[in-house]
Amino acid sequence: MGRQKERILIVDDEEDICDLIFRLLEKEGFSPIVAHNGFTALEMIRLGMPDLMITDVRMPGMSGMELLKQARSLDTNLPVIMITAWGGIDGAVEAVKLGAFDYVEKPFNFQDFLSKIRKALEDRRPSLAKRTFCDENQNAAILRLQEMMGPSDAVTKIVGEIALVAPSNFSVIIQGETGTGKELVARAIHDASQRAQAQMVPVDCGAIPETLFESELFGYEKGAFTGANAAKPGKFELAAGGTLFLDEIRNMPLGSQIKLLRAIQEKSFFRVGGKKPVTVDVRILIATNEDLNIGVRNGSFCRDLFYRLSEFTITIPPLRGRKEDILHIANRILEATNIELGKQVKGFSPSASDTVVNHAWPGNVRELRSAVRRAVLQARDFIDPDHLGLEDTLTDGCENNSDSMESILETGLSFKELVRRSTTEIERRILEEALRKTGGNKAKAARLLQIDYTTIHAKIKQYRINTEDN
Ligand SMILES: Nc1ncnc2c1ncn2[C@@H]1O[C@H](COP(=O)(O)OP(=O)(O)OP(=O)(O)O)[C@@H](O)[C@H]1O
Repeated sequence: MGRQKERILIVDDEEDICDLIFRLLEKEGFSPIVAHNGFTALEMIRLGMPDLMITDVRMPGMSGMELLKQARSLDTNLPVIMITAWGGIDGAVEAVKLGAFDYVEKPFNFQDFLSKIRKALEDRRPSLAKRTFCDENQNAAILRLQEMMGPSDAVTKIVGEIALVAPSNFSVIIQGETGTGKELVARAIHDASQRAQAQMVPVDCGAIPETLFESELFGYEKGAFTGANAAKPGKFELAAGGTLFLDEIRNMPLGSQIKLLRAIQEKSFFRVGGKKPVTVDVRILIATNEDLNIGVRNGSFCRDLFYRLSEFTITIPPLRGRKEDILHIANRILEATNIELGKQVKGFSPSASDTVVNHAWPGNVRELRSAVRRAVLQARDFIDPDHLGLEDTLTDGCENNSDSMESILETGLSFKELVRRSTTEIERRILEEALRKTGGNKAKAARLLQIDYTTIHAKIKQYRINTEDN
């Protein structure tokens, strides 16, 4: 095992500066993390992520001074280095009085900057020595996830939640639209946990009929039923010491849900045809496209199972709600596809970037991935909007011609999901049109559509439609 990398939090609203310091620190063998505002930084400190913080004094919202005060009250041992504008010595003196370890002036002298960082970390070292191998693993897994999912505050929040919950044995519900990366998040929780050395076993709950549920999950003994020529362990046993990832749990038949609940509660089960109970230590992660509360309310999801599973919930917002991540992910997919296809596509033209950022991505990253891969295949130097082939997908048209149907199928969504998405899209457009007709007056729009005010208000919020008062 090599030297443990110190985690250095860079806080600055200017992305270029963050980028510059990030690259410098990475090159010097540190493990940098970034927050673009004080609130996100405090969240990371609350989770015990950084060993040192570097923050600009001047930032919109929470100033560097305010951040310093609050950070020191959360972690009195956290060394803080302030970045001040050239000649901003008064602020620097005040910062040191407030407990900052030191300050650097812009423009940086990098050697001086690095030696201050190293000195500050010396102070912190005794607490670093206590860190376990597991912390190293955890750090690597969650940083990898942030790099994959993007720089938005929503992703930073998810990463913080993973850091918090991964070391525990809590069951976690991972909720998000199809293609948002729920399996990726589950994988990061597993990799960042003490169970990382054992397996994470995925189970597609919707794909197992109720009659096969027990044998798939709990295994069977030889002769348990016709065709059981040899004993076979189930998914629970395969995940022993590790994690069982139950994907699309909403599609699990009710009868199977009850059997699952019993196994979780009793921490043991019988193989089909088995006489002895099998006890295994398994952590359970769940993915769902829909709020499980809805299933509980309409009786299609077992209430007790829901209570047992919902120890912690992570919600992944859809791509269209975190536009900062879209180009980041698109560029990563572009680079990977370049390597796969032996091409050298340089990037997205300005109009293609606009198209990518403004598309609604109903199939989320899965759809983005298909579009970018298709575009890289066709492009020479830069990707143009035509290469993406997005004109006819669900955002821009639900016309019933064969071309648009072809691109709808390329979203990779199931039939059920496609129908739901199309209905949702039509609903959104009707609302937009009604609001346009009534000059944005929600009460009038509600009357026009013959729905009540609470419903229209909720739908406007759900679809994030811009009206003057929201
Ligand atoms: N940030 C990302 N960068 C690159 N590829 C990604 C990213 N997130 C997800 N993907 C890819 O998108 C596809 C969907 O991801 P994943 O299966 O994790 O989503 P999901 O939310 O579990 O979807 P579903 O609800 O349909 O099961 C996978 O092929 C995955 O590799």
